[in-house]
Amino acid sequence: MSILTVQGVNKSFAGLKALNQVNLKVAQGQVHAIIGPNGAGKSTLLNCFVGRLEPDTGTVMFDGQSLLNRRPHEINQLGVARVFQTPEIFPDLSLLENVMIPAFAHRDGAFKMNWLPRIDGEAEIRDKALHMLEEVGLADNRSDHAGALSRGDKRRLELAMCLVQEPRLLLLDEPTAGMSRADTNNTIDLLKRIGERGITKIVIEHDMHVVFSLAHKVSVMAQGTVIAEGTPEEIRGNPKVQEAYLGGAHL
Ligand SMILES: Nc1ncnc2c1ncn2[C@@H]1O[C@H](COP(=O)(O)OP(=O)(O)OP(=O)(O)O)[C@@H](O)[C@H]1O
Repeated sequence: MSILTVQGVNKSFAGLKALNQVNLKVAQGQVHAIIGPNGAGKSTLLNCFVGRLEPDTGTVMFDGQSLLNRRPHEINQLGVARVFQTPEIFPDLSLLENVMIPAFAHRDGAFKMNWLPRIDGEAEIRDKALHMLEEVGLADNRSDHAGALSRGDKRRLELAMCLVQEPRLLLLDEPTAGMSRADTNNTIDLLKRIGERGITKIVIEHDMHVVFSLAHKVSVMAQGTVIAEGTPEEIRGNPKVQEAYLGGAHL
């Protein structure tokens, strides 16, 4: 059963067709990778799932509900969370506060920064946030300022900030970009562990080691359209895909 269904999505920017009749079905509980060369339209497509962009035409259905014409926080409330290319954290706050804020927002539908002094008294939210930090391996650093973390740890923190909202669909935009090989492998292990909770994941990724380690299914985009789809093995041997990558250097 598919949890996300995209049909006939088009999006142009001043005459440039960034998305051209995109169709996509993402199966419940699976890791679905979207790959393709620079400028293929991957981030534009993801932006259409989270209310950052509206397609010109087409439909995006999540678990029977349209994601179009909704504000980002409404989509979040429906159970869709996104990890960004550059982690969106609060650098001057502690790790624990960083995770407590989205936990609050999830429970109450909003969070205002002037509520911050009150959050210490919220034992239940504090426990939940601490548990998430434990899951991503950052509990020992709970009192540190988030701005002081390494790039890899910032991404772990952002993952904890997403997971505490109990998403049903997690969108990961290049989750290992700029990481060392060791951090990349730790992130792959972490994402595999998260997979055990049955959360559906869409991963945009350039690193084929990550794609082939995690994905059940791969969609390949080029010039705004999906040119191939299949298991990682099927994609690896697909001549159209090799061609899109100019000789298959990435594969
Ligand atoms: N806000 C925008 N305004 C104008 N053009 C845009 C905008 N966003 C994206 N584009 C263009 O749309 C096309 C698709 O871009 P997009 O960022 O979605 O590609 P991508 O596959 O995510 O690339 P990358 O792998 O480099 O991140 C590109 O030609 C890009 O320049």
